[in-house]
Amino acid sequence: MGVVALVPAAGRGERLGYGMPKALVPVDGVPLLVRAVRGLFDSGRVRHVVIAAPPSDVDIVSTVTAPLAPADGAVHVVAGGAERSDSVRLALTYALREIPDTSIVLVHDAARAFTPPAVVGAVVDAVAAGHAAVIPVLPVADTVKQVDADGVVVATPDRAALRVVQTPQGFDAAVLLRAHEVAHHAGLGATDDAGLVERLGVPVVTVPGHPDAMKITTKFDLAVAEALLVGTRGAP
Ligand SMILES: Nc1ccn([C@@H]2O[C@H](COP(=O)(O)OP(=O)(O)OP(=O)(O)O)[C@@H](O)[C@H]2O)c(=O)n1
Ligand SMILES: C[C@](O)(CO)[C@H](O)COP(=O)(O)O
Repeated sequence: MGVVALVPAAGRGERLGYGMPKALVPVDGVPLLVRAVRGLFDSGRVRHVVIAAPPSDVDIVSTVTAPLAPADGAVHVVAGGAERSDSVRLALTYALREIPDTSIVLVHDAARAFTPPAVVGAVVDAVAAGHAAVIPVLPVADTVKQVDADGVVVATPDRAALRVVQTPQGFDAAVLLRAHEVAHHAGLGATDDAGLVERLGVPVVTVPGHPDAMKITTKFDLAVAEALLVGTRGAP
């Protein structure tokens, strides 16, 4: 059972506004991407990681992440694409071509840098148990409204049936490839890989996520991540 993690990390981080690709933004001196890749390897379930890097940063990303791999694995770096789905497709194509026995594929945002390794393990276990698509989720804490184009409320969904979606998302490799191929040929982009698999009619199952797997999108999120780190090691 070959588990390969794809890490889309080629985003510009415009909402964060740090002046560099978000994956390279340091938290306590360690880039988000390094933290995300370390978490994947720390799960003990991943041997190979394929990073889709900002095209101009492939060399620096390779240098910084190569030492993170275990002795029996490796970090591979490819140039990412214009949209997240392009980056995932490029990394997936590379993995299936270059890494033997790739049967289970995880897709994990570099921006979810603090995901506990136990969440990675739970996703891998569920795919290995026979589920073709697995996503970590959290319950919704707030009331959610559906609104029309004018912002007028049209419905109040039952939040007991709603979940917030995280990564890593885990897939049977052949199913994920088919989902991306179909979407690409149809000209469909999507930021959520499980959404592409849903379009194939393949069931997507859930496992518990974790609050620490939050996606760092804004300055507020970065401040929360920094506070989390201080909480982990104790305030000075
Ligand atoms: N063309 C892209 C766009 C996004 N991503 C990656 O997809 C993940 C989720 O994207 P998001 O958090 O929205 O990151 P950005 O696209 O960088 O954010 P922004 O929209 O603020 O620029 C990130 O790890 C990001 O690097 C990617 O690999 N390739
Ligand atoms: C995959 C994802 O992280 C699940 O929550 C999310 O869909 C990424 O979306 P974004 O628009 O690229 O932030």
